[in-house]
Amino acid sequence: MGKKLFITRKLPNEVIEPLQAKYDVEMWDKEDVVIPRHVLLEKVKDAEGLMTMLSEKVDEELFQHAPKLKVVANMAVGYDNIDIQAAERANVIITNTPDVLTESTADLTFSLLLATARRMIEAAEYVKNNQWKSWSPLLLAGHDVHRKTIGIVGMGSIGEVVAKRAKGFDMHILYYNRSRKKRAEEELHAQYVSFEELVSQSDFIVCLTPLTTETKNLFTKEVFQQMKPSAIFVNASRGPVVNEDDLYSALVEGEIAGAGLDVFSEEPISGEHPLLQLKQVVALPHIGSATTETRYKMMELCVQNIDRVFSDGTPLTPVK
Ligand SMILES: NC(=O)c1ccc[n+]([C@@H]2O[C@H](COP(=O)([O-])OP(=O)(O)OC[C@H]3O[C@@H](n4cnc5c(N)ncnc54)[C@H](O)[C@@H]3O)[C@@H](O)[C@H]2O)c1
Ligand SMILES: O=C(O)[C@H](O)CO
Repeated sequence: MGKKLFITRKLPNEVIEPLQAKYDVEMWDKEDVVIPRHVLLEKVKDAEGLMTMLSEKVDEELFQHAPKLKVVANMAVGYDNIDIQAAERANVIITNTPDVLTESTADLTFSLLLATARRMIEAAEYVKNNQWKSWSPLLLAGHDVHRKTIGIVGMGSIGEVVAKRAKGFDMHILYYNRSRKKRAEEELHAQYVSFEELVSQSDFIVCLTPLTTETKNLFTKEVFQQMKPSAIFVNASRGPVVNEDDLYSALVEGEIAGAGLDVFSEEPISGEHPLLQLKQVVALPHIGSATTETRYKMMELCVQNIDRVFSDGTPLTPVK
């Protein structure tokens, strides 16, 4: 019997075939249902490799249930669902899926900015609901994007590509990051500013940081109050970087003009959530990287990472 691998979501056959040829592979059999925790803890008991989605919590408890585990390949670039210190203690290698999803996620992030600014979802529903009576001067008028100021919080791989998209719209680019990004400054004329300057000067504030103890609750009431009343906030990082109650108040009080959200504190967010009742909110179901091409690349990278850990111990994209 080969090494046992467990995959926490049903994946297409052609993706797992290379693993099946070498390992004893078992998969949770649902595509759109998260594996119950107790089932996961049972399944990892004799697993040496695990492929997870961002919906699975990989923590001390899981490692204690998985004494043979050598590698966890997370199908996401973000790994806030994984306790990295606990993995180190358990001597388990963690891998993620950087780079392969950068362009697709940047495309979606910039589309979300455009959709929110130009009220595209509201306008499409207006037509479908048979509300359109005539062309009129200010019908569904939104905000211009071209030549406005975009402020990118978290100028990493995706942030830089969003900045590239913004340059095509002749936008003035501000950024705030843990460190200066010389390339973005030279090639895109992005200007490094403090977080406070960024939020107060930008027309569009786009968050693309990882979720960490530092970025949790980064956007609070005080921060929204510093923004322009015409500002649009876009979040494509992780829900908990924002205090959603504060965001709701800022939108209702008119402290900011709109929000484009691909991620939420609780996913899936309930359709009854107050934020979703606001017409100035465009909400998407965490689809930043969701193109068929990119999702296949992410799955294939996970497969390669697991295989390389067992063949020569050199995963392509280990979390450092
Ligand atoms: N919506 C989606 O579907 C989707 C898709 C991909 C990634 N993401 C999220 O986007 C994040 C970024 O992805 P990436 O590939 O660009 O990662 P990355 O590591 O290349 O970039 C993250 C950037 O954030 C900066 N940063 C970290 N902590 C910071 C802080 N406290 N203040 C300011 N800057 C800080 C880092 O210096 C880095 O430049 C992921 O961690 C993930 O949470 C979401
Ligand atoms: O972190 C990630 O990769 C996304 O949230 C899913 O692609």
